[in-house]
Amino acid sequence: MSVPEPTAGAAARWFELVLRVPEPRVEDVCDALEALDALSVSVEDADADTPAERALFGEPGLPPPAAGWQHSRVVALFDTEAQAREAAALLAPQDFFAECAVLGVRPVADTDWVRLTQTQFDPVPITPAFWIVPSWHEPPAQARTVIRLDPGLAFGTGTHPTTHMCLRWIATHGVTGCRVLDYGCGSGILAIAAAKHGAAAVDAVDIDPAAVQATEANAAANGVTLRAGLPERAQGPYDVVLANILATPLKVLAPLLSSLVAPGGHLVLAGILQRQADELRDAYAPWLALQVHDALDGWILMTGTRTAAA
Ligand SMILES: C[S@@+](CC[C@H](N)C(=O)[O-])C[C@H]1O[C@@H](n2cnc3c(N)ncnc32)[C@H](O)[C@@H]1O
Repeated sequence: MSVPEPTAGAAARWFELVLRVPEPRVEDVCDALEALDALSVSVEDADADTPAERALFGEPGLPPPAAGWQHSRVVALFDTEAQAREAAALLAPQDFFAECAVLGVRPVADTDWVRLTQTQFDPVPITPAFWIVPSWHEPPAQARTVIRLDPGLAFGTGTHPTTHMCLRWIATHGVTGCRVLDYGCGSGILAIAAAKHGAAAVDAVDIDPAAVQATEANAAANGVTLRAGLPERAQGPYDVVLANILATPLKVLAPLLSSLVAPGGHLVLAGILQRQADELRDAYAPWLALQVHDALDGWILMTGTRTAAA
């Protein structure tokens, strides 16, 4: 089996071995590449952007309909061209490689990943006066309230429509003097926004300990005080409960989230697609009447006020 030559002239830092692998063989091939000292192995849809492409996405919160693509493009990164070609030569005679193909070995130029990442995150305006600004940018002149936040492991930079609508609600509805809970805090962006908009006390909880850590670090970087922890840390009643998760967990959490809202307090839910509005309304009906308050890019924000009797 012949392997095409690398592109001439590129300043190579690593070399990629690119393979086409049918679905039942992906695991064997990936294991073999790792045993052959590949620095990394990635698996992509080999039929992407062709008529044979098939979506693997399920409903939010549910598993995908199939475990893998019909054919995968497996890309293994090696330190040297010799290692990449040797791996191709060793794989070729293996039984499990019979229906696979070597698509090529090609050089990979070094990239300034930090710079590349930074160019993808610009300041995000939530209202004309409220901005989310990465640390490598100066805040715009018109910004009166600013959250400094860099992309990290935890979700929530302000660019996603669900986060954006929650931030817009905080800025326009107001939370001055309120006791606020951010349930599923991720980066802590909503909790920090609430603190910056005058909340009297803010709790932020998440099932992911990395999110709790990120929230604490981001709160400190923004000079705000909040209490972050795992979900059991949430102790109602709160004047405002914000939860940007997804429709399925939001439905499961309906009794808990509703019980955390003080009489007369507000529940603000995001992570809901437009077509899921009725399911959410039904799930929360025993405690409060949810309404669609905002919509952005196919996502909606639903809010409800807890009555004294509920
Ligand atoms: C979409 S992110 C939202 C992050 C941030 N609040 C925002 O608005 O950008 C959802 C977060 O909820 C957390 N989460 C998911 N299910 C949860 C649950 N049952 N209880 C608490 N947190 C949960 C996830 O770990 C994740 O950090």
